[in-house]
Amino acid sequence: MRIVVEDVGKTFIDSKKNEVTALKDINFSIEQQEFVVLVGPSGCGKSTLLNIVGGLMSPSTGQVYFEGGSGKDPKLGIVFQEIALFPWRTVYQNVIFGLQENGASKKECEEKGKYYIDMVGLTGFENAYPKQLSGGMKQRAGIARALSVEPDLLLMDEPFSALDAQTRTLMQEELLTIWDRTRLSTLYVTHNIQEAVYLGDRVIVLSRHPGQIKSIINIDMPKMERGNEKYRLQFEQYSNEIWNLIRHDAQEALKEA
Ligand SMILES: Nc1ncnc2c1ncn2[C@@H]1O[C@H](COP(=O)(O)OP(=O)(O)OP(=O)(O)O)[C@@H](O)[C@H]1O
Repeated sequence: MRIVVEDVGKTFIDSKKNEVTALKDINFSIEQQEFVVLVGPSGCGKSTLLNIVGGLMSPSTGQVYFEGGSGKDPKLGIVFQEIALFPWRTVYQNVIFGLQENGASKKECEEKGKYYIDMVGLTGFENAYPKQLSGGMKQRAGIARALSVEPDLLLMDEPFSALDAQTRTLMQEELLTIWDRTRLSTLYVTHNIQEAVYLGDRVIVLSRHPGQIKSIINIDMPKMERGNEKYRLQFEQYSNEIWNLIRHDAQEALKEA
């Protein structure tokens, strides 16, 4: 299934009744099994765009559509920065939530619940409650919940930004391994350039005021080998290229903060 974002724009009315053009003329596609990263400075419209692609918000102009599917509504898996687990449900009950909502049988819930809990490394914690888990473990449970519905598109909005640096690095590595096993089409939002270069097949760089596509960069390094010394120089070159595209806007964002 291919996801097409066509001429999307979004205008908000702010508290002073002024029009804010958050997004303008956004055109791109996400191919089957492709991992696309949206990167840009604070306020460039990354989350707004992800919400529009996920159908959580409607665009002011343009459209998002899915090509080549079964004709049924596409299934989406979403992971947010804020770990949105139900505190009164165990890890297992959280992970199977989407499946239950979709009317899956008890047997299917058990099989898929077990499979995806294992995939994110939470086997043994099925009966734990969110408050008993570390930040990284909560986010793993959130990822398993999104994966368990076997989505046509996985949407991730800064999923690791609340984690400490070491946990974040480990989670990035694990996400690559998970992606390699599932090959899900993914749209991933971050403002961390290294994360974008490490994970993305393509990185879409957004500018701000209004949020527009500044550049789309193909990351031409083998996906599972990007941490290798062999690719260090190329990794840095991509990171510098993206930073040079963002730097001016990031400075402007800082002045407004
Ligand atoms: N509900 C809203 N009402 C008014 N303005 C909004 C609303 N939501 C977002 N905006 C504005 O739209 C622009 C884009 O916001 P958005 O949160 O999508 O950016 P972002 O790139 O995800 O930012 P960050 O990296 O800081 O999370 C900003 O200028 C923001 O102030």
